[in-house]
Amino acid sequence: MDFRSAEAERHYEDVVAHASGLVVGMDFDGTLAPIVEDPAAATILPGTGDLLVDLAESVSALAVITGRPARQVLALGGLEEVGVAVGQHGRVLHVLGQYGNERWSSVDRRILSPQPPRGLSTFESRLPGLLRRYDAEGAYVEDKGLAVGIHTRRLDDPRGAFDRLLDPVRGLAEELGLQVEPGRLVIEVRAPGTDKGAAVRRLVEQVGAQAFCFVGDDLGDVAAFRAVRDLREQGAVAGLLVCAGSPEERALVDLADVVVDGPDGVQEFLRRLAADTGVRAG
Ligand SMILES: O=P(O)(O)OC[C@H]1O[C@H](O[C@H]2O[C@H](CO)[C@@H](O)[C@H](O)[C@H]2O)[C@H](O)[C@@H](O)[C@@H]1O
Repeated sequence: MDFRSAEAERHYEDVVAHASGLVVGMDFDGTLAPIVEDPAAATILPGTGDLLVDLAESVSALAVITGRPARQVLALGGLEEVGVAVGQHGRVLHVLGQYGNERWSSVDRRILSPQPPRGLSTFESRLPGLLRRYDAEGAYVEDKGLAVGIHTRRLDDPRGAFDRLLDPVRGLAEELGLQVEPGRLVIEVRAPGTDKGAAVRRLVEQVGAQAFCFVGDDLGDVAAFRAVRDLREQGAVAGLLVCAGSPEERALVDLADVVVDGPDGVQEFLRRLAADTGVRAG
């Protein structure tokens, strides 16, 4: 666990000092779940669910804030069960799916989701032709209901295919009023108007958070990092930014207070946070 500066250590102490008003927000893929080739085969790292339940005892709330559909992340993370156990501590687990477009909580236990954006079905019908033109026919297309993910991880040259596709996919998406969200060898096309930063801000307001710790690994988490950093600079919350580092993605490293080694390092961080906030609560 690498604290990037003495100031970062002070931010950690500050969120621990505000444990009773602390919300811990976490990304899923690459943070709670190791990256695998097949998106449908991702699962939360064994042991992480129990750590979340332990941590819930001494903080205000937990949130999984993800690009995944809420229903899918509930299943892949075993999060319904985690939510029940978190509820037994009198705390709440929030799941904000599709970059904040979908909401679930362990209190009301139903998913609130908008209609798919206009333009998405036209995008999907024109996508096979675009993939053929840019020599990426074998890309895996993930239909997320409100969005589409174009995955290049399983192609022969994943990074090359990603780079070839990014501009033309963005061009078509923008023509149809949609937004592009680049990720780890995936280009997502979704509704504009929200991102993980907006999701963090809404949650801070909704639960009256005094502190917010966000743990993420990827480009889609930059907006959440910026939201927490800005709220901290305004004095609205104590804040801590934790990067689940990987050789594949470095976008968050320079923004982070703490860098850990992927989902294993996230477990180590959550264990330490549970211990330090538990001491304070006890
Ligand atoms: O916001 P996140 O929880 O990080 O979700 C972002 C996207 O993650 C998924 O794709 C990534 O993980 C896959 C499984 O490990 C991997 O195969 C892929 O290369 C990664 O980009 C997911 O499939 C997307 O729907 C999420 O939006």
